[in-house]
Amino acid sequence: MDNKNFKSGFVAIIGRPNVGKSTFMNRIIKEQIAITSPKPQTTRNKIQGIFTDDNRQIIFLDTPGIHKPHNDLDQYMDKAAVSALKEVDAVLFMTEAGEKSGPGDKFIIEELKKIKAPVFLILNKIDLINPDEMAPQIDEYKDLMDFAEVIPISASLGINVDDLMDTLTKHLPEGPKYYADDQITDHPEYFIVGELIREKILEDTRDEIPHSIAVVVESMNQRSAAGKLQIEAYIYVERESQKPIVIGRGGSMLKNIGIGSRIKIEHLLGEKINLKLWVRVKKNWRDDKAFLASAGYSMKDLNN
Ligand SMILES: Nc1nc2c(ncn2[C@@H]2O[C@H](COP(=O)(O)OP(=O)(O)OP(=O)(O)O)[C@@H](O)[C@H]2O)c(=O)[nH]1
Repeated sequence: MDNKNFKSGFVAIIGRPNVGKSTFMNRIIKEQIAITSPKPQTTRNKIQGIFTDDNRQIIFLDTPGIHKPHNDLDQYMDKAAVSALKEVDAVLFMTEAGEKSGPGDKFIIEELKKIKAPVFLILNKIDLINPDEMAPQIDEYKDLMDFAEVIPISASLGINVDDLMDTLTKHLPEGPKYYADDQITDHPEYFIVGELIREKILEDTRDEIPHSIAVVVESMNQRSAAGKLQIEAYIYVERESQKPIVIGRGGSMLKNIGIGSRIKIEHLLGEKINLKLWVRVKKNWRDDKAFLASAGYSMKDLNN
């Protein structure tokens, strides 16, 4: 039965790479639906996280951090972020507390000025700074545009996150429940499974490897005789020389990636799995539109 004063709406989370957008989303949704890492540009697609309680349903669009594009994948990521701004009810523009605005922020603010929805300035990671350091930063941002609200938070510690949710709710219209109570994302499970494998690779590798990796889940619908779910995935690298790095000496790196991602996936799915991983070379895949589309980074998806 619909609550008469039920509120609902779509909210985009936008900001430079690494400010903590995915960490915030996972805290709200209380499940890991977006991967996080200390390395910038971890998020590549727009991800919907759905928060529902008795009084409201808020659908969050987590966006890739906007940055200067160097290749087709970068262009896809920027376009995904900007397209998320269309038709939203509010925008959370996330920055790192204590950090000055950079050229990346100015680019985002120019896009934000074009939309009608209220824009919140969110200063994340307040656990890392002295509160006095925030005032000059807030003044600097306020000179760039008008914000409906300015809210300091710590996404990883949960500080002020409930207040942010309550203030956000006040700005949302009364509306329907778009999704079932227990639906937390619109992404298919195989996508999140691929992302969890990629997250484990980001944890274990360095230098150019993290950005050179794409993970494609080939199948996850077979079961072993004992009933265990079989998951098979390809890890794509860009160059022949990267393959031995991901496999490691005697297969040790790939083994660790397998063990670590299996634990994450079992946690997500709530069941035991068998995970098979293969490493493949796909030369310069970040500039290969056909490959990008097959790996889930299709520009066409963003145009509707
Ligand atoms: N100390 C502190 N660290 C945080 C906080 N929120 C996020 N982080 C850390 O900041 C890093 C980046 O977080 P992400 O959530 O991946 O950032 P993102 O904005 O989604 O990054 P992209 O995917 O690159 O756009 C991770 O190491 C997080 O653990 C916070 O409130 N406090």
